[in-house]
Amino acid sequence: MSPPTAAPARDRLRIAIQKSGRLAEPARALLSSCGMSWRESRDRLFCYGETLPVDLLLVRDDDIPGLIADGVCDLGIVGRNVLLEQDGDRRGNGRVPSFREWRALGFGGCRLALAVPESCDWRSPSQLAGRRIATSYPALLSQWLEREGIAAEVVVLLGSVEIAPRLGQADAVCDLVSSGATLTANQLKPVETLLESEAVLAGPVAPFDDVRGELADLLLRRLDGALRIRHSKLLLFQASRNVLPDLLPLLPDAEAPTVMQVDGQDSLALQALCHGALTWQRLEDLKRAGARGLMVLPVEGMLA
Ligand SMILES: Nc1ncnc2c1ncn2[C@@H]1O[C@H](COP(=O)(O)OP(=O)(O)OP(=O)(O)O)[C@@H](O)[C@H]1O
Ligand SMILES: O=P(O)(O)OC[C@H]1O[C@H](OP(=O)(O)OP(=O)(O)O)[C@H](O)[C@@H]1O
Ligand SMILES: [Mg+2]
Repeated sequence: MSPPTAAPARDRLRIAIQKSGRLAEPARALLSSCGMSWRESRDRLFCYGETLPVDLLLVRDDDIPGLIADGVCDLGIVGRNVLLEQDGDRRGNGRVPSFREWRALGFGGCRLALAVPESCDWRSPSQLAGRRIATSYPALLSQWLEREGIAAEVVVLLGSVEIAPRLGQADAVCDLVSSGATLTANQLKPVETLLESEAVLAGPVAPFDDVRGELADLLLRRLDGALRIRHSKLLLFQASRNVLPDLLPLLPDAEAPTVMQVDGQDSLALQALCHGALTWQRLEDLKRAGARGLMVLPVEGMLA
């Protein structure tokens, strides 16, 4: 066999995202909002970046940490639950950490929870000693059991974990929960939260030492801007100077408003970037406190 060839120099950034599933669309939408567009390959597995030298690889979410560890992809968007499970698994096998969370992305929220049958009189984790717990997250569960000082048997299942107690395969389960509907449908109740999860941008532990570093910095700057304004709105209104002390407390989530004088001494035009929800109720409260001509505008982009 010929000696292994040196990895070719990379002048494009490659990001792995989920091909289909819960994180696929929001991940793509977030990257699009950072000014990227792509040309898709015929097999829909690779997307060539057109506006920036940033390509996408469309894969199963479970493969994303490994692709980063092997240097096949530079970055990835994956649930924190998957990233930390694989990190725990690798550490357990004596391997050095090769990927980490770079940014929390604010979607794909869920939690990894321990659940027991509804009939169980739950008082403390010590009740799990000597019991069997079914999970698809053996590394995270084992870490938690170790922290709690509990010796329990971990039964690994790749799916349909919640059915295990009814089949007599386990006494408890440890799985992802978001609405809680799956637990309820299986007569289970959540009793402990092991991890709060959401989609994250994952990358290598060490920074890039070539042109990919500049591309990654550019991406992070745009991501931070996009995440900051995700729920933000620009609020415009007019008010008399004397009602300002009543109005400003109604805008606790606003950055320092811009205040402009419109006529004479009294009438002001205000502009405030609000990061919380601008509900009808809030607008009505502002109007009652003296705001006039209230207008809410979407924010398309922001660069600090
Ligand atoms: N209710 C939920 N159940 C499971 N995962 C959720 C939920 N809500 C959010 N997530 C997040 O979405 C991620 C992807 O979930 P999905 O069900 O699409 O994965 P999958 O079936 O393993 O997909 P793939 O085919 O890529 O392997 C999860 O790892 C988790 O971070
Ligand atoms: O709290 P809930 O809103 O009910 O969501 C939790 C369920 O969703 C996920 O399963 P999924 O639907 O992805 O099926 P799978 O595990 O069989 O892939 C997860 O494994 C739980 O079973
Ligand atoms: Mg998967």
